[in-house]
Amino acid sequence: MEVCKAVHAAEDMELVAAVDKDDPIESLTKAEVVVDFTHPDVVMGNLEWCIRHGLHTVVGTTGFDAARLERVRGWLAENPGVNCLICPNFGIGAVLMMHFARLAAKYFPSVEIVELHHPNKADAPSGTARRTAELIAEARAKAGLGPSPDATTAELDGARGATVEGVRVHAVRLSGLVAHQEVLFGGEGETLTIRHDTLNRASFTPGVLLGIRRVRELPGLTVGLEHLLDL
Ligand SMILES: NC(=O)C1=CN([C@@H]2O[C@H](COP(=O)(O)OP(=O)(O)OC[C@H]3O[C@@H](n4cnc5c(N)ncnc54)[C@H](OP(=O)(O)O)[C@@H]3O)[C@@H](O)[C@H]2O)C=CC1
Ligand SMILES: O=C(O)C1=N[C@H](C(=O)O)C[C@H](O)C1
Repeated sequence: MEVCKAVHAAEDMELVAAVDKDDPIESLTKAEVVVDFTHPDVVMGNLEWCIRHGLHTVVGTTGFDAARLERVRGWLAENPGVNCLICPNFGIGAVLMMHFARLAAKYFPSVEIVELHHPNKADAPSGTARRTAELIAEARAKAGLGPSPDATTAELDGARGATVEGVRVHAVRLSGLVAHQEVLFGGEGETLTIRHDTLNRASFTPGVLLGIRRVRELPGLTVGLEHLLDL
């Protein structure tokens, strides 16, 4: 809804179709770029359909892992000239939070992520938390860091969160929240916390509009809005 409003208000764009769950997907063929904010259970079907119909896609829907991304790459390879931009988070502040976390990662032996969202969210951990963990894990591996120190030998199921690429991720679902994340780093006698708060859904729209404007020039699959920012 926020995306439709933003596209409608943008002077250089025309909203040619808005497809909800039970609407015919065929009306999307009128578009040059399709934006998907739906559900992790249906996004793959939507993407395959769009790519096979020659439509560029800008994707906010989460739930992507390496296997899903590989399938998208496969469809794109079969349809050269069609591009897809998948962004776990379109908020500029969130992209910066991930960037700063990646930069900090090599300096701290300990790291954990806490993501907090509204209770209507389908997937846990969030796409942003997954991506942050992947970026941190990459930086730690490059710096030769092993696992974060942790002496836990007895635990209730889930008490230490999920492990994404070796990084512990804790997911909170709470009424009143929108989307928030803290990346906690720990070292000798100090900690560093990087926190981002999404206060409303309009915050995602500048990033989505940027993606729509630029996806045509990004060949194949691009993951992350950071590729469009001069970081
Ligand atoms: N990358 C980013 O910056 C952001 C990503 N997200 C992600 O986007 C996804 C959607 O989140 P959110 O907008 O909060 O969810 P909402 O439930 O508010 O909106 C999703 C919409 O998609 C509709 N829908 C479901 N299935 C289909 C389908 N097959 N075809 C067309 N429409 C469909 C839903 O209809 P109905 O209500 O009838 O089920 C609903 O209107 C999630 O994965 C979320 O994590 C969210 C915000 C920012
Ligand atoms: O479901 C949401 O609301 C959000 N989903 C994305 C995610 O899973 O990271 C982005 C943002 O956190 C809002």
